[in-house]
Amino acid sequence: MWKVMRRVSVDLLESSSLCNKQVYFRKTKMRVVSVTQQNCSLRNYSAPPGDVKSLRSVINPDISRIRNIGIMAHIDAGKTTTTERMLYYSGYIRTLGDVDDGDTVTDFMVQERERGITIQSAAVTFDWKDYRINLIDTPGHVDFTVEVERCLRVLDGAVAVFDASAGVEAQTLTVWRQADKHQIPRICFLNKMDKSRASFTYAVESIKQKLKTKPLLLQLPIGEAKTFRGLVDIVTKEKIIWKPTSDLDDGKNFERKLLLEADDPNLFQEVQDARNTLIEQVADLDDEFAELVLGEHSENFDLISAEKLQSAIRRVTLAHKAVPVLCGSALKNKGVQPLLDAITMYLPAPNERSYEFLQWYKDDLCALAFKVLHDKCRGPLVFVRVYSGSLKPQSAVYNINKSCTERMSRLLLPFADQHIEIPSLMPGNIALTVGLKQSATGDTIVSSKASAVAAARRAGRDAREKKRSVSDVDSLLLAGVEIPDPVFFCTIEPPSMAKQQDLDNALSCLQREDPSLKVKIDPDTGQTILCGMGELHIEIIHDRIKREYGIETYLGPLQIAYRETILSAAQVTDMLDKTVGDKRHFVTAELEVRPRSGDRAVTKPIIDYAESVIGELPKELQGAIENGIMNSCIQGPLLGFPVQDIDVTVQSLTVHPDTSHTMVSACVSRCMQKALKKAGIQILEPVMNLEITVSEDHLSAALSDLAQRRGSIQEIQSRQDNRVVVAAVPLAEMMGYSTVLRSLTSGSATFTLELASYQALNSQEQSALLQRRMGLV
Ligand SMILES: Nc1nc2c(ncn2[C@@H]2O[C@H](COP(=O)(O)OP(=O)(O)OP(=O)(O)O)[C@@H](O)[C@H]2O)c(=O)[nH]1
Repeated sequence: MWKVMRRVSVDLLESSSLCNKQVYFRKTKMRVVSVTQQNCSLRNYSAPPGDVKSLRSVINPDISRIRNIGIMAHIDAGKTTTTERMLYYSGYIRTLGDVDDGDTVTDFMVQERERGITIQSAAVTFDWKDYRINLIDTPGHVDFTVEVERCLRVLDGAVAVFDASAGVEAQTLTVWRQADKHQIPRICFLNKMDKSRASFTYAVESIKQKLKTKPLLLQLPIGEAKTFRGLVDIVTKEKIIWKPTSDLDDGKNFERKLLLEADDPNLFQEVQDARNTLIEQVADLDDEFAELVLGEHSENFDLISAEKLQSAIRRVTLAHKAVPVLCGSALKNKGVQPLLDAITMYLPAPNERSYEFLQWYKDDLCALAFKVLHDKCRGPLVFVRVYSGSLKPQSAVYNINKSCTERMSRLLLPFADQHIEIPSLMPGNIALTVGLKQSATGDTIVSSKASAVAAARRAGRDAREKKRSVSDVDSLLLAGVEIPDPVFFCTIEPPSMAKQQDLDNALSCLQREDPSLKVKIDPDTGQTILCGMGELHIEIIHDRIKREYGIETYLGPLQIAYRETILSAAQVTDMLDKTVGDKRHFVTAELEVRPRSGDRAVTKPIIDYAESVIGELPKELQGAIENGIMNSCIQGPLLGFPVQDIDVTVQSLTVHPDTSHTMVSACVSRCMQKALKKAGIQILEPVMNLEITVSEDHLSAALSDLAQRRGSIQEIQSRQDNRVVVAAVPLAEMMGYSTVLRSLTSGSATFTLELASYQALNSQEQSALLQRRMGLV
């Protein structure tokens, strides 16, 4: 059945203009995979929790034994395959799933299984050698970066997976930066060591150069590419060789024994040198270890015990001074068990991370809602991480962001698409809650309003002592997720007017799950507009509406989300004089707008007031003025795109005492529109960073195509036998690029796109765009 479904989807995709290179790439592989009936019958996703081997997960473990870990990487590096092996070796699944067969545990959405890509992050809980691991498999595709970001916030550590034949790729850099932002200690796993161009040395070098970090080599591979068969653990000097049993090569059977000089003198010397280098590196970064090395063991590093070295590696990893590097091949079932050991050994427990806000809550509940799933039967399921106190089913909690009390009915432990009911959730742990109707991604949840007030008081006192100006509420909120603005939009129509309400409901559920999806109504046509992070993002939403909500919708052509800005300064006065009933509403406003320059785009107008105005301005009136200014910037005067990079000064304002705030907003808004028009509008277009990995044979074809797309090539790098072209290209020129690149390079090239900046169109391009939008060409 999978085979049939997949073939149908392949055909659909091939005829779709929204196709994405990566989708094609994986589809081609899907074709050659033979999906047997056996695969379908072996995995049963709708099975009751009996499929879950261990129920130890029901008990709350000691906090020092919890690891909240994310798996992150460039698309296709092997995150899902690695996660699947972890689940298998930990005993949570009895058969190995395969991304190419569409039957992995964490890629459980239909679209993920069909396409072989991760779309939603999946939280899985399992135990490994007395440690509880809450693991989140995150998407690698750039369209789902927000999904990665919101998960990173609740992680204590991460495994960065690399394709050992490619080293650091474009999206690796993005997720690495995200992890830096959240100060998450990491381990690197060089996967795909079995691939023909795999190179341990190359991959390590690229980590050093591109990620500007200090890799600590904890393993050396035995063999590379086809000959890859095991590892040497440099810390313990043990050789680990995987041995298939006669009927099964699932990687469970491996031998770990001390490497002796007699076994392999060359390898022995290599390991000896690598261990000495590791010891020197760690001693340079950790004073306690340096003392040990320089003192009693300075003559003979062999005497330094594995335990002492491991503790020191742990300290430098937690202090972000260096990153342990391991290697293996998830697909060939090698290297994953030592990776699991390294996760428990080198990544932090929740209580080893420092969070300033915890002191304000004392032992009271403080939790963060970090992801919402919409379950048709149970309603919204909210993933939460508890930082302090505990959560219990059938209890009321207070949402600080929404200022409301909500009742939680049940607590569930997530096991991909299966859930196990639990009686409580303790600090450091992650679970799903049922019953929270208001809470959304990024909300802070505490036990009661009184507890929030008490914590705010403590936070305020602390801020005063440290002479910081933080508002009480802001300091209590755990940082929100930054959602970048969408770059694509299109209209979406239900099959009939009768289905409009169903479509609205479906979209509001999907929006709660996915904050990067924006939905708005076109003020002129009344049509519903979908705004997304990329072609694939919109395609997936369209598909989900059909499959999960049973609504066959029609998408309009995909359009680019441009921006508008002003060319010069302008000053305008406007007046509103209206009598409604027996009240006269009278306002005069004078506004000045100026273009703002700077490296970073500022999407909201920066507002200030002339001294004569600000002196006696009540707070509510100020709110009404700013509302009016903001509203007119949401839809610019030329094409209705948001206006960015402007400064606004309210030069003067007269308001009759009876005037309502709505009338003030209306007058200011109209005045603002006039000012923007007078200042002259410039359209800005999204320009993307494009990275194409292409073989030497197809390089010139790819380059000449780029030249026709207004692309500017910034760099051409070598990556093993391939070339990597780094370029900046306007998004408008990239429609259907996957299809073109595929035919130019016989399907051998891959590419990634990421928003870089918004740049001004020249006057010719701008007038051509205006004509197109007005339907004149
Ligand atoms: N040769 C080889 N292929 C691998 C290995 N691990 C994964 N793959 C293959 O690489 C492709 C991508 O694997 P995934 O596990 O889906 O990668 P991912 O990083 O989860 O992908 P996204 O979630 O879509 O970003 C699949 O075809 C896997 O079979 C490996 O160790 N060796």
